[in-house]
Amino acid sequence: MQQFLQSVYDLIVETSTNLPADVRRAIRHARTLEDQGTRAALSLSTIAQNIGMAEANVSPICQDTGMPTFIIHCPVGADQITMKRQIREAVAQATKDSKLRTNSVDSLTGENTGDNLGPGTPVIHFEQWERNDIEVKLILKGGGCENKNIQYSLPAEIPGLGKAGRDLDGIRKCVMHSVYQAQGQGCSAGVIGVGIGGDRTTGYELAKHQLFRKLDDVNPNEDLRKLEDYVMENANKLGIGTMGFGGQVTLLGCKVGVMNRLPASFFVSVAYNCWAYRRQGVVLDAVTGEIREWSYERGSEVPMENAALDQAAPVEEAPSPAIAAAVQAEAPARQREIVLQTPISEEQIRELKVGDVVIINGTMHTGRDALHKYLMDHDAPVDLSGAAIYHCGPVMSKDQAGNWQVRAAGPTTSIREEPYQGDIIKKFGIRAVIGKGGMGPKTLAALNEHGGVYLNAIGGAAQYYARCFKKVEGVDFMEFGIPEAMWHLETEGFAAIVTMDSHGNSLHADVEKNSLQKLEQFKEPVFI
Ligand SMILES: O=C(O)C[C@H](O)C(=O)O
Ligand code: SF4
Repeated sequence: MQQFLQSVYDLIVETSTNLPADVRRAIRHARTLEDQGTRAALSLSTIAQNIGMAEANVSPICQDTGMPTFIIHCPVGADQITMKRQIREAVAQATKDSKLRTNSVDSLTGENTGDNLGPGTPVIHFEQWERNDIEVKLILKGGGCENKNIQYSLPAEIPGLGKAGRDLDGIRKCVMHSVYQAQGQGCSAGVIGVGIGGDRTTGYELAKHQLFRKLDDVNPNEDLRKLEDYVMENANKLGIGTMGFGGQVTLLGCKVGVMNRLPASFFVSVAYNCWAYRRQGVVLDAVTGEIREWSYERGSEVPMENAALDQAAPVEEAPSPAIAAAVQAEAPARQREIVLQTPISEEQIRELKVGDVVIINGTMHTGRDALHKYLMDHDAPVDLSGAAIYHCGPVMSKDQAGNWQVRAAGPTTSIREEPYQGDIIKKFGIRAVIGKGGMGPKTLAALNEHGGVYLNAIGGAAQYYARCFKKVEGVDFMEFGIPEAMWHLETEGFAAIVTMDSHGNSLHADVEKNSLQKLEQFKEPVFI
């Protein structure tokens, strides 16, 4: 088993940096379904470009490299203790090499262990089998989409869909609702794994295990096959679309499994995975530990370029005109591209409307959960008047000269900062909040009152955005850990779309309202 550690390391790198072929095909297909020029088409083209960049740079597709979860099948007698130790070593090494973000945080103190090792991380499951080789499968599922997992207990009253009983039709309602409630916050278009039955724990586990299925497989259980097909067809009519911008494609896959339950319980558990659907596996020689084959067709076989579609968005060169063209086609009357240099004035902000594209140059500051909580009752270490604050927990490392470099830096889900954001905007005079998934009424009111704007960046596009950060000007609060620290970044050409403006408009509120209306058309029984 000399090669075991190296093989697991290679698996981690592949999973984090190279999206498998079945997922790439689903995203390619999604691109053909969206009308060119819409925000959804533009987002998918950015996503496609990001996938290509991650592969070429051998760098994380998304900065949130998730909870490393390993499922190992091995022959009777295989040394599980050594395998476990080597998996942990491989995780620590991959973290050191910036292939994984430092993602293991003490739940009580908030301290980051810095190497992805700690109580409960990584997750390692062993299972024996009768074959004489070893299979190691890995999924890297990020926190934003994990937060959109949901568990239903039937019977229930489902918002928009009414009564859901303990039958296939009740299950159908839960699954449709699960897609609706995620909106764009789990970086749609997503893939859902559904677990029917079990207890609360095994139900979720079953749901997550469904995410190891191939996107193009066919469920051998006829009822479940029908349910999967139904959900794929109809959830895509909810109009949530990529990143919750509206559009034809909300779901890339739906996989349902079933297990027995207790007479008193009936759980339907849903594991929501973002488009950055990172799972891969290797079959190893049980004697040497060498990789014999990959469990999923590798991404390199399916390039992400699409000549016809890329033409409409020549992002390689200059993302901004492409975005501008895209928005123009959707809302010709309002299309504008505005370049802003930080610090930004109130006048400049008041000019902006939902749908505008903003290109930010100048200094940008990252800040997420720990910083927002801190700023509520402390001063900021730098002047934030007119500032742009970026909800982002980047992957950072030092180059040979000892300077910090941004390795991956997409947005995080902004709604977590809803309790703080409005107060912080007003207290410090912030003008632009950048993140993904949108924010709520309190923030919208503060944007209106103070003169601020919310900009939605494309979730998961961590390589795409990393290249906009030309230099690290400084960092505060390293004690919060790398993702939570406040990074001051010299920025050039950071493009994002205004989805909440200073006049009370919110694209997120509109899409949520419209999709609830659309959900209501699925109230009538289908499986009886
Ligand atoms: O933690 C992050 O960087 C992002 C997170 O996965 C999210 O989707 O909000
Ligand atoms: S930021 Fe989006 S793409 Fe990345 S892990 Fe979170 S949900 Fe997934």
